[in-house]
Amino acid sequence: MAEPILGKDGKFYDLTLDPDADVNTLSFIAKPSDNPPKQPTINQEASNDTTAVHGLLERSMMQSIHSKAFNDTAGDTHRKTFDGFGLPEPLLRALSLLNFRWPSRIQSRTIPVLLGNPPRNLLGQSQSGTGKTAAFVIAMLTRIDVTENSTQGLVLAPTRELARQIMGVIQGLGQYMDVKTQFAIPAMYDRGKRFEAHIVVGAPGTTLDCVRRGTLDLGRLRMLVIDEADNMLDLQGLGEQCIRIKSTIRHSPQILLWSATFPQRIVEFSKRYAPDCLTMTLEHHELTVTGIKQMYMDCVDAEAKFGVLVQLYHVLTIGSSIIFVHQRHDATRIAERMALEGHKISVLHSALENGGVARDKVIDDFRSGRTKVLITTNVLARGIDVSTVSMVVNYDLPMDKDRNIDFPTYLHRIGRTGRFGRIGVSISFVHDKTSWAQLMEVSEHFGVTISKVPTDDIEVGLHFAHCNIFKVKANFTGMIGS
Ligand SMILES: Nc1ncnc2c1ncn2[C@@H]1O[C@H](COP(=O)(O)OP(=O)(O)OP(=O)(O)O)[C@@H](O)[C@H]1O
Repeated sequence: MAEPILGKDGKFYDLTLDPDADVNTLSFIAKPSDNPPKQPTINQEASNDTTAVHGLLERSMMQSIHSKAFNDTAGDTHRKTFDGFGLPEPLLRALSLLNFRWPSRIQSRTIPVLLGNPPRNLLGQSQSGTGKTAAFVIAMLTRIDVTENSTQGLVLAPTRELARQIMGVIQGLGQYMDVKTQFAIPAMYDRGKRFEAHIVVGAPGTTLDCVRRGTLDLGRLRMLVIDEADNMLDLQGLGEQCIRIKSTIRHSPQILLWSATFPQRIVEFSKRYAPDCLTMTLEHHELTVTGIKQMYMDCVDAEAKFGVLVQLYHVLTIGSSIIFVHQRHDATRIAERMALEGHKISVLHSALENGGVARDKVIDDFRSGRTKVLITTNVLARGIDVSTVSMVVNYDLPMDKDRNIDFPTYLHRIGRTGRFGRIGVSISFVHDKTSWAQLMEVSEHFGVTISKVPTDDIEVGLHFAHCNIFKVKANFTGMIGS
């Protein structure tokens, strides 16, 4: 059961999912709580502020949604606040400053386990946007000794954007500690210089290069984290690099592998990479985030997808949106055509000129809201956390190398919206029998309904898509304290 939440009237309510609601609509029933907390979780002034109440509702919604979605082999040690974990005071201060009041379920379950002695390896899985990054960053910051001048924490991530984002979390949570951090990603480190940081965040290739050159010494490493581990250990190149990095370490640091998806074949390999690891995994049907309303649009043919995107543009800019395509040149071409229609879309893919600098600018502009619609490839499918993203468009469905639908990537892509209990919409374009059948496979695979936005009357369809979202919010506002 989720934490009781405070209504506008100052009373506490328990929220449960409404079993009679349409499956496509998130609807909750609020009952006066039988077990209200002794201390109000927000003060009275804040409780009258609808933003604060919405924040609580969203958090509570996330907890309701995820409360059952966990297959935990490590015991059920649910903690109410971060205070109970025995974290260092500077870290608690940073959590408070960042307004991290309650740990998410994955955080509650993993942080105590990760801080136990002797250190245990872990394979941790939870739905997209549920706070896995903070879970491992909190554990890493607690484990390192800042009085010791050595690299004690290493985080490996598959993309530059994700590495930069993780570094932001480390620096945010470590802001009251004397922790030194450094990147091992292209154009973000000095090739000939020795690393002196306590924590290094790197791309596998660059990190391996630094270790081989002797500039990065992992001899005192305490914790190795592989984020998006199923992707990292699966891809030929990255997988091999991760293995090589580990093989250069003579001792046994604590190894943590994280992802929202862990296909079975990767689980087996992962367990060899992180021996005797505790596993916290999800079942198939638990993988989707209920706050993301999944929809599709039926386009007459492949070319018609562009026209539909043009009509969709004004909805894409209500919040922020990410459009996914299969190929880099399609991203560029679509953005250019949209510009001719008078619509601004920024492009991010791995072949952008000027390498990292251009990519950094695109993602930073998008994060800050200076740009609102971004077209990209799978390079941004995983991990990227921009809370304002309210819509994800699968212009092309994600395919694996055998041209079959790529289920994990579908899940990661749509997970760029609906972060940490927020609500979002994903729209997948289908344009022929094959793409239709593939989307049905997705629906069956994850056990979700993907409903149709009519393209014959697109305005009605979009209204429907967005109204459903607003309806959820309206339901909340109406229920609480009414
Ligand atoms: N305890 C917390 N309280 C409030 N916000 C939190 C808390 N933990 C994490 N968040 C926020 O939730 C968002 C999602 O977190 P994060 O990016 O770590 O999710 P994730 O599980 O790693 O997702 P993905 O699987 O997509 O990589 C971030 O904006 C983060 O700041």
